[in-house]
Amino acid sequence: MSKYGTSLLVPSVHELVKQPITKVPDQYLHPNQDPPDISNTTLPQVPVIDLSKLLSEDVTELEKLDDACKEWGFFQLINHGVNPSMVENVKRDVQEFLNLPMEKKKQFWQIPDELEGFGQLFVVSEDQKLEWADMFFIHTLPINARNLRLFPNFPQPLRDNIENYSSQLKKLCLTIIERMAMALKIESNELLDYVFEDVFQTMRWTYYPPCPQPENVIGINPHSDACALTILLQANETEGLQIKKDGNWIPVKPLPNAFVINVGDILEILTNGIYRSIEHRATINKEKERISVATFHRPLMNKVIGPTPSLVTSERAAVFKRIAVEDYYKAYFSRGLKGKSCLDLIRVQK
Ligand SMILES: O=C(O)CCC(=O)C(=O)O
Ligand SMILES: [Fe+2]
Repeated sequence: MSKYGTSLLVPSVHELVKQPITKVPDQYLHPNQDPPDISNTTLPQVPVIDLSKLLSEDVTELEKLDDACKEWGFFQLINHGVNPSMVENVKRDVQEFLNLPMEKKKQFWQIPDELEGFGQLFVVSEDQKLEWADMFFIHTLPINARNLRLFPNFPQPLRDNIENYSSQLKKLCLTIIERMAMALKIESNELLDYVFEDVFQTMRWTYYPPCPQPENVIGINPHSDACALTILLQANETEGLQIKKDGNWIPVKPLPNAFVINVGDILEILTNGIYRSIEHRATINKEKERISVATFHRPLMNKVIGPTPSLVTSERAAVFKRIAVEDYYKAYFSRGLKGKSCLDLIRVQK
């Protein structure tokens, strides 16, 4: 397995909030954040796409998908076909895992130079401001990419449920990408076979503790995802995800039994900038914890990606240069999370 990044080890925020705190430690203070847009009560909401309609070749729904990927880079997916009781089990088991006593969690903590495990990602310097969250990061597919220090040591129900969830989400990801190719009027092979003959899947389970000064901390810094497609499951009731749309931060209100899906940088590259990855962030609640389960899908590291030929035309020149997935990830993980700036590194200068 190639190594594509490291992150400095940091203490647990979950442990920090076990003692009552009135003042946030300096290292977690992020003053001067853009507040969300609350000026307008009729804020547009992330589009809702019905997968069962897409699968029955509903043309209007396909246009909605196309529009969502162009204008929003985000949508909620309903009637997605993933077994609801299995999803409930994943929510329950992940919550339990993130709430294990520290003594147990230590066994799953990051070790130097490894991204997988409990901790934070994108910590690239000792004096950098930290996020108000503990996350657990793990490679889930292909099976030979699983970390033998972590995966086999999961409590048994979690291991079985994640195994099942991971394979169902891979299938769902391929179905969505196939429908995106239809919406783009290109051969599905252009996105699927070439890039996705073997998907690399990772998961990030994040525990966002409450904070007495939520406006001065951040759960995840503004970023776009490096991968091709993210499938996000909100594991409890607390909201916190916000996406940047036309310069405003818009809160996403997850629907019950829906997934929040977003386009990542790699899909933006492959579609020659037609489908867009969108900047998003996670905010913190004053009283309530929040838990999310993000599943990322990308091509294998040795693939070279670039705008797919049929989307490069005389009217629309290539917007991005070609790059090996591995080089993109190395750049992404070494820069710290900074909006969409990593894509600019490979943008063709006009
Ligand atoms: O927790 C969330 O809602 C967002 C997580 C996220 O953006 C990520 O893991 O990339
Ligand atoms: Fe993200």
